[in-house]
Amino acid sequence: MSVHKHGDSGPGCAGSCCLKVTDLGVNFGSEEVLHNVSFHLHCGEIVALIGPNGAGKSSLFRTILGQIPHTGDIEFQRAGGDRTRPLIGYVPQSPSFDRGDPVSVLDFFSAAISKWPVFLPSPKKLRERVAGCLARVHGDTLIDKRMGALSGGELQRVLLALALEPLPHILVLDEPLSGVDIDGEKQLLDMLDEIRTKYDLSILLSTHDFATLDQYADKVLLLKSEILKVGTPAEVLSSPEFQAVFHLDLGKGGRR
Ligand SMILES: Nc1ncnc2c1ncn2[C@@H]1O[C@H](COP(=O)(O)OP(=O)(O)OP(=O)(O)O)[C@@H](O)[C@H]1O
Repeated sequence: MSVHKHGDSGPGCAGSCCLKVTDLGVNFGSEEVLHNVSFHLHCGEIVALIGPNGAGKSSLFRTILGQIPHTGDIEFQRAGGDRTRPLIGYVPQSPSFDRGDPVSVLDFFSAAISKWPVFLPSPKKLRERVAGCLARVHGDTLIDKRMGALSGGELQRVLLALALEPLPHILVLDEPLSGVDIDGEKQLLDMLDEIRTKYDLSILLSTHDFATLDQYADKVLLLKSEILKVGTPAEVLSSPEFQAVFHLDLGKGGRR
């Protein structure tokens, strides 16, 4: 697929850089978790980050979010050369909710986007605002569902709607496909494609699901403390670096 898509409603950037990471390094105590990490994320692009457990994917996201001290540079560039920090929407690795939890999607959302106490009925305007946010992800019907009763795909949709309020410049999703069934996965991937096109935002996500990369990712970064390979899904998945990291014996032809 690998097409650079720009929508009508975003500022447009003529392909200029949105996020530029250069020579990034992160240590936790004496453990060097990331080193020499450099890559670019352009407007309207979906970049997938892959790597084994403990490769540093979540740490890289949290560093970009400004939560972890680092060496090297993280630069942002917005339309017109604006270098102020952009809004970053973040969908964390799926939190779990107690199946019996009485908190509804409306309660959860209201508490996150306003100071309205969860134990009071939401006023009409707040309900309308939440409904509008859920509509962005075609999740209008979820508003009165209990958080604990959502399927994996529905929960991801609610978290995605939350990350899109207010509309960010960059959307970061940590393993959005984990815990989502095949139908939910297809819906979520279609939605991400729709969102990046409609709102012209850049998407950076991590995944362990390699089979679907080709359907949505413009670029794939293979990470194991450092970036081992960058390219299209096909380039990365057929690379010796990928095979070595995931201990694949793919024979002479390099095919699975
Ligand atoms: N707050 C922290 N303090 C100390 N070490 C940490 C901290 N967060 C992560 N680490 C360590 O950093 C390394 C990278 O972890 P990270 O969660 O970034 O990997 P990951 O690629 O996201 O893994 P997974 O695919 O399993 O989610 C691991 O060795 C982990 O134990």
